[in-house]
Amino acid sequence: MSVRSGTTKDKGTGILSSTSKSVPIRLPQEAVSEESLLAKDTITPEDVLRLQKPTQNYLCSTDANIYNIDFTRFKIRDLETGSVLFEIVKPTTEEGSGEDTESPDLPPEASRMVRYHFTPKFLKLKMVGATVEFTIGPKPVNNFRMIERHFFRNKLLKTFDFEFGYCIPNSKNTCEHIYEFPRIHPDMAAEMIRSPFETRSDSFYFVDNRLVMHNQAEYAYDA
Ligand SMILES: CCCCCCCCCCCCCC(=O)O
Repeated sequence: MSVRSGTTKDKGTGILSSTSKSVPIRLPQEAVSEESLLAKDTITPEDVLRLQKPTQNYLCSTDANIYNIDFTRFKIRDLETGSVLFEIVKPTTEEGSGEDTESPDLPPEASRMVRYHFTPKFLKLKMVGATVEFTIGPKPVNNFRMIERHFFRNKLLKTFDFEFGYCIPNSKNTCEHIYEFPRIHPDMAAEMIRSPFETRSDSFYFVDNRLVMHNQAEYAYDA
């Protein structure tokens, strides 16, 4: 099982936590194919910003996460009402089998894809906060950044770019990312509601401008 990502710095405890808004993005002009990126040794933020559609494959292997970044909690709330729309917490070792809590029956790939069921009203929201908690291993993590791209079919709805910055070795980190929704035309919203899981996102995680994790998500507005 995996949950998804983010930073305020409390230097006394080594625990990081914060609220961050996506930074404005200038998209590079020239398109790039997923296939050409798969042939590269190192994938950068500029590379993924040139993709014109959601990915079919993961652009890095799970082994690329050499920092042992592990998402342990993820919550989405509507910032207007405060209501929680989704929440998942990774069980601790004590709550689990007593062994490693990753299921032995599931390949590591299984934790890289999530399917969300939201209500149709989700598409009318203006801003949601996504609180993410993650731990990292013994290596310091510099310039940690997530670029997340949301598409309906092959149309880009919005790109979000969140900077986590530096994370202390062996730290637990918490951050709420603020997602400002794009304007979605009512006709398109209706089509999205009629088309479960054709709205998709790619979450690309970078350390020092190198791709270290890639997760995908699909959305249905049928709850
Ligand atoms: C329809 C466009 C909406 C864009 C904002 C969506 C906010 C959803 C935040 C959740 C993203 C989770 C991604 C993931 O689990 O990999």
